[in-house]
Amino acid sequence: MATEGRGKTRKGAGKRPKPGRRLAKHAPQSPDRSLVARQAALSILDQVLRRKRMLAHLPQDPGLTPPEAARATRLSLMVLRHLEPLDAVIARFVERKPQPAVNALLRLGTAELLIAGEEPHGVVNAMVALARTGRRTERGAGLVNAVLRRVSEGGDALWQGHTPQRLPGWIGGPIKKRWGTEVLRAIEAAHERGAAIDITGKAPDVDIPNAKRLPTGSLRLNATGQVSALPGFSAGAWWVQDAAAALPARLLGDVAGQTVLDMCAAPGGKTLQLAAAGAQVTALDLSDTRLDRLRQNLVRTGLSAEIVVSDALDHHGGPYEAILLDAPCTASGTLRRHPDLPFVKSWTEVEPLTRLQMRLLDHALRLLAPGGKLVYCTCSLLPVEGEHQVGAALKRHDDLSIVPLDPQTLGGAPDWASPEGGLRLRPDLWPEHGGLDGFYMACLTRDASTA
Ligand SMILES: C[S@@+](CC[C@H](N)C(=O)[O-])C[C@H]1O[C@@H](n2cnc3c(N)ncnc32)[C@H](O)[C@@H]1O
Repeated sequence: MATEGRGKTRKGAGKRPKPGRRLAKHAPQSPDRSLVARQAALSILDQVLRRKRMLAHLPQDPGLTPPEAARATRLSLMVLRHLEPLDAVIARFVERKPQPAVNALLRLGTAELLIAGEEPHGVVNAMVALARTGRRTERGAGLVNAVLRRVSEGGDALWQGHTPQRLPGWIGGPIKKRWGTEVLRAIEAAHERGAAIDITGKAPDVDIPNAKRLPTGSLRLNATGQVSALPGFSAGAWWVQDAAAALPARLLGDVAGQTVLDMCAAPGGKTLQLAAAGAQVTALDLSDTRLDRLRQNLVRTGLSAEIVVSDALDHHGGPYEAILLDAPCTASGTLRRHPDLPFVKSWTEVEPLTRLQMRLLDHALRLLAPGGKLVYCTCSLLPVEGEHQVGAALKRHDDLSIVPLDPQTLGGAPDWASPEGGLRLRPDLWPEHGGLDGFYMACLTRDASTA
């Protein structure tokens, strides 16, 4: 294992390039727009890895154009999604682990060379130019030049057969315990592949050119680009929602005319589904800021819902004919889209979250009309946030039962069925369609005779 230090190339890696071949010779003068997105990507990586901040919570950099901001995000996510395999390549060419700021340049450059397949000359020049502009990296410019040249010479062979980024133990451990090592590795490989953009239509027959219709009804876009520029967005005909996240609302069945509480509603994809299905929705959430996204989407889609800003545990409305509890969770099912999450969150969050999930589930049952349906779901891969919560709730409440679900009636696959009657979705399942986020969902009902 490489040790911390200023960094030194392995024998040969730092050979002085022949005069005239020095790739960084014509390094552009700062400020240079071609370096701006890369500099911003390095800053995002620093915020995530050192300051433990989620990318989604970082403020927009006002100095970036929208395409530059999009590129910075794309580059930083590419590095985070492959951090360990990138470090393994770099370790072949250095004697000691370089200091963090230099290492960040090497990670970004290696990712651009081996994963994005960028033109080597441009990548090496850019990284060396960036190294020269930084106080902490200035002295590492030669190392950056030498290592990245070696990486570009090594090409695809350096990347073939690499081991995908491993999950941290607090996520990987429970997965291995429940489904075994093979499934754990398959999930890690699915995380590496990333995720397409899925769309839910206000009407079931909504269409977008070049989008694929999934058997569950969602549309899947494999192209990248500005989603809001696609036909139907401004008219409010659809919204972005992972195919897995689009299922819980459907488990409530026909909700037209029913009073439905969306108990942890923001930013509101499921509220929009319920409202589009004709329910009288109360959309409640603790976060007014997150509810703003829902307010905007309601205006855009012309749908309506009553919005309540409150702690769900303090809400005493109802009784409701149906309740959707999309409980706060580790979000460990969304790593395909959020590879920054394992570097920011930790096992310390699991216990408080599972306690809150249990309290929210019990409170939801108090607000549910007898005979009503309650869907409990979390975008988590941890059984303690899914199967275990539902199993424990069934033990705590005599009048509660599970409505067994057949995934095939939803367009899903038989292996989504969980033994207790819920649905367990994992990123490694449904490979023929490109996978889906990790999610757990179950439909519960209270005995109609209990008043
Ligand atoms: C998984 S997200 C919900 C996603 C949402 N259902 C959707 O489809 O867009 C969980 C939400 O729970 C909210 N939350 C957390 N604790 C809460 C509480 N005690 N009461 C109400 N909402 C809470 C968070 O603000 C967050 O918006």
